[in-house]
Amino acid sequence: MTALTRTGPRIVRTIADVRAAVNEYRAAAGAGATVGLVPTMGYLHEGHASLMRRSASENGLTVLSVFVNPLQFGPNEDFDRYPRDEERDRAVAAEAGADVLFMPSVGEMYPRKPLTSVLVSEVTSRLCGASRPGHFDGVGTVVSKLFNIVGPDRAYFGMKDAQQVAVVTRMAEDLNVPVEIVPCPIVRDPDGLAMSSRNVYLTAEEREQALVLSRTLAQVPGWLADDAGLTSDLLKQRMEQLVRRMPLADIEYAEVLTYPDLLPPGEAPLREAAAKERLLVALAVRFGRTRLIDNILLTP
Ligand SMILES: Nc1ncnc2c1ncn2[C@@H]1O[C@H](COP(=O)(O)OP(=O)(O)OP(=O)(O)O)[C@@H](O)[C@H]1O
Ligand SMILES: CC(C)(CO)[C@@H](O)C(=O)[O-]
Ligand code: BAL
Repeated sequence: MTALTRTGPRIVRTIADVRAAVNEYRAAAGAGATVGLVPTMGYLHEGHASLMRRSASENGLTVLSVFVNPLQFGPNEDFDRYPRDEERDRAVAAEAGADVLFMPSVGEMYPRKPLTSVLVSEVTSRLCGASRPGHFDGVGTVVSKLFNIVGPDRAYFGMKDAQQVAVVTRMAEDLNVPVEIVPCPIVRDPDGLAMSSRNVYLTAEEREQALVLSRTLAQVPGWLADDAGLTSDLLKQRMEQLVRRMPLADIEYAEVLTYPDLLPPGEAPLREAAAKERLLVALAVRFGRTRLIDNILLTP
């Protein structure tokens, strides 16, 4: 599909057309065919581009989906004002090497109110699952639909949404979906802010103060190294203290959990847990109406 990439991705808006594009590629490529899927909600940035580039380097065909999924937004969340820009998405997708750009309407994805939902338990009980009730039911459902529609060999997800990676990986395993979930590193602006479509909502003052997320997380490995007695509770308190120095910051959570099971690491000093298994240190902070998340994964 390199010829398509040179002129930009093929835009498809229906499930039938994306299936036809994938089938056409598989028929032409034969036994060695590999399809990568990059699910997004659009308003693409370098974080999304890194997922597409990775997919393009590992697969013969890369399908990018752009769909703002109403099922994963709560009633008071930003579904209506979520940034949308099709021209920008086409340009980023072309530059990053996507072959097929699937941009369905809400009616195409949900012609009827779905009576079926894909619910992943336990790993959804904390972090964003706790603060956004129903969010991961919407994610599980739409990602399952995308897997069924595209039939990818690999699917690429950013670790900025670390809980989403844990949820989707477990869902695919539990339901025997024949797809490899590929977690990809967080892409940041030069000053450290994790890239996010929602960063566009921030005022200049909020954006400056939002640097507290990445700056706080960057201190965690040093705190662990310097303080043998640092417990999970103490670490959370330290993070909250730093974030609270920003007058516009409203903390939703400051957490440390095992990864990918997302369980509390216990009361013992964190160094013991960190020596044995991966720990996710995660923050969700609101600046005005904008909710930002960031995390680091500590690996033994
Ligand atoms: N900075 C980033 N680095 C790496 N991957 C990212 C980054 N931002 C988003 N992604 C990944 O891109 C995919 C699509 O995410 P999405 O379209 O929701 O973008 P977003 O920028 O996270 O938007 P939002 O502002 O809604 O959180 C997800 O797998 C997400 O983790
Ligand atoms: C995976 C996803 C595209 C499902 O709507 C969304 O949750 C996102 O953008 O991370
Ligand atoms: N990247 C996560 C999608 C959401 O916030 O709904």
